[in-house]
Amino acid sequence: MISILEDSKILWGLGQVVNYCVTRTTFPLVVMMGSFLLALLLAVHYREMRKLPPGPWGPPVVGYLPFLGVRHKTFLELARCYGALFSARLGNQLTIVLSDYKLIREAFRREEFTGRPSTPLMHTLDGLGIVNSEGRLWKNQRRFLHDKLRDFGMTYLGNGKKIMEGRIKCEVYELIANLRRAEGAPIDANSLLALGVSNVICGITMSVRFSNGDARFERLNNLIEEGMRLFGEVHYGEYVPLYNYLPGKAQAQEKVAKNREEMFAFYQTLIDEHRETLDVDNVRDLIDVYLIEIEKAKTEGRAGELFEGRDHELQLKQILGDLFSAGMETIKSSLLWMIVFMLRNPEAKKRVQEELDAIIGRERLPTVEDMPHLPYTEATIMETLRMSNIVPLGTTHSPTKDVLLNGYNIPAGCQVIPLINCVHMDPNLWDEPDKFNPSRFIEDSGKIRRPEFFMPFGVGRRMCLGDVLARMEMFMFFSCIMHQFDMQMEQGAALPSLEGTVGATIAPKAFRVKFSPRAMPVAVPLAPDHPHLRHVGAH
Ligand code: HEM
Repeated sequence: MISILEDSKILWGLGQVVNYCVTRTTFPLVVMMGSFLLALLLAVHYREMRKLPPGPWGPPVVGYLPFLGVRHKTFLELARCYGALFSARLGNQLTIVLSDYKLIREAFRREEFTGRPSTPLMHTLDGLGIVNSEGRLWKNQRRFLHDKLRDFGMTYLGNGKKIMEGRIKCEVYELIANLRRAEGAPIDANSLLALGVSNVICGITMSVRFSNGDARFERLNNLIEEGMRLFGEVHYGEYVPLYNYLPGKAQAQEKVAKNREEMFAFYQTLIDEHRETLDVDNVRDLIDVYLIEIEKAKTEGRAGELFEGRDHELQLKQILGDLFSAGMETIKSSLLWMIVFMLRNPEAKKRVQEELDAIIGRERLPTVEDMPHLPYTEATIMETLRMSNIVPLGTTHSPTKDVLLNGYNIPAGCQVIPLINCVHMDPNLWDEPDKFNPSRFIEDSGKIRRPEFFMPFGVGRRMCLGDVLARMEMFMFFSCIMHQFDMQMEQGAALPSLEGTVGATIAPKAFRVKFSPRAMPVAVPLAPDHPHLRHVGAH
């Protein structure tokens, strides 16, 4: 009886409040809420009409953008809630996220998924190069680069791999010598690794080799690092173009373009030098290959068709920029993660070193030929790639026409993102995915196991173009460091965090480590000189 009485009092009170609200001060609020509900209803209707995958909704105009936070982490939570295929409107961009490996494979093997989204950033890059181009330009350039880079040794077949191994070896020797110079004192290995890895890609593409401490190299690296930070700053502008007109953001856009100009000026000097010294019977690098192709097209009267009519030298410069940024940051970050995981997992570190000592011995350094005989070392590299997920969202794709996937409509022009970190940490695919366990990649027979849900290089038609080089390079750098040095933290220092810094890749936060020489160090010759390499900077 008492409770009924109290309930009726409460109801009466609530009625008064609602009455007051609707009729007086909060009327605008009610109108706003009404409009929001209406927009939500329209949005649900729109989604059903277009048969889009399910997903969260946000307010009109901005959509789910204000709740995005760290993209790969938020997408992971949304995938757990909405399933393997979900959609979200981020500003003016419809985004579709795939987190099931079979769906990712099914989508990315299809021609229609080879497009790239049209965003302000893509416009800054003019759709040139290889990473951001699409259509015929991308298709022809991908085939061309694939063949030419194979000629420079990016292959496991035949003698080609010897050429590449020679280049990598030269940088590994230099790194070992530089690490020895530190005499076991704690150092941040970031810049030494950046130097070695950059020299490999710069050697192949433009016959340039930088020396330690070279100001030009530091400037180039700063430009890349700043570029990544600036992309982060104007990131929202990808979804809400008006954002780029806010105070400070327009300047950031301008700085992106200015930095690109400075990088291009550096490439232009090299292109001019190459043109002056070009010898068609003695091809030195990728710049030579392109210059010969351009000349050939001119002589055959098809200069206008080459690169789909785009400016020849701009295309070459964007290719150099793409390969430098795609081939440098990724490998450097992966090597840093390998060091982090070794410091955090001393048992695994010991097993790698035991395997190296047993198979290689202490009198020589590992080579690419040794790779199949060092399964635990290779598995450790693979386990690092799985757990560090340096490119957790791959590169965004965009369907070139409306496509049906899993019964849903994926409209032309939307953004399609593969959630690689979700696949790599899925407990239904991996036993205890949070545990660092290289053995999961080794079969009972002792051979390497490569499950189809292991996809650090992406899959399908736009899969990484440098995976062969990346695997060779990571193996050579990692196995030689592990063979020659023991790594420890400074006394009392905390282990490096597994929480990385999110940029174009996810890189470990800065840390210092001691590289103590192991017993019987192998003498490393001074970097063997490649006849065409042009040394930049002082030793
Ligand atoms: C650990 C090292 C590396 C990782 C984890 C990695 C990963 C990836 C991923 C996930 C993609 C996107 C695939 C997609 O769009 O679906 C990609 C694309 C690409 N990568 Fe790598 N990559 C690495 C090293 C390299 C190296 C060394 C090169 C240089 C030769 C390179 C060149 C490229 C290029 C050119 C593309 C664009 C391909 C296209 O759009 O058709 N990558 N990479």
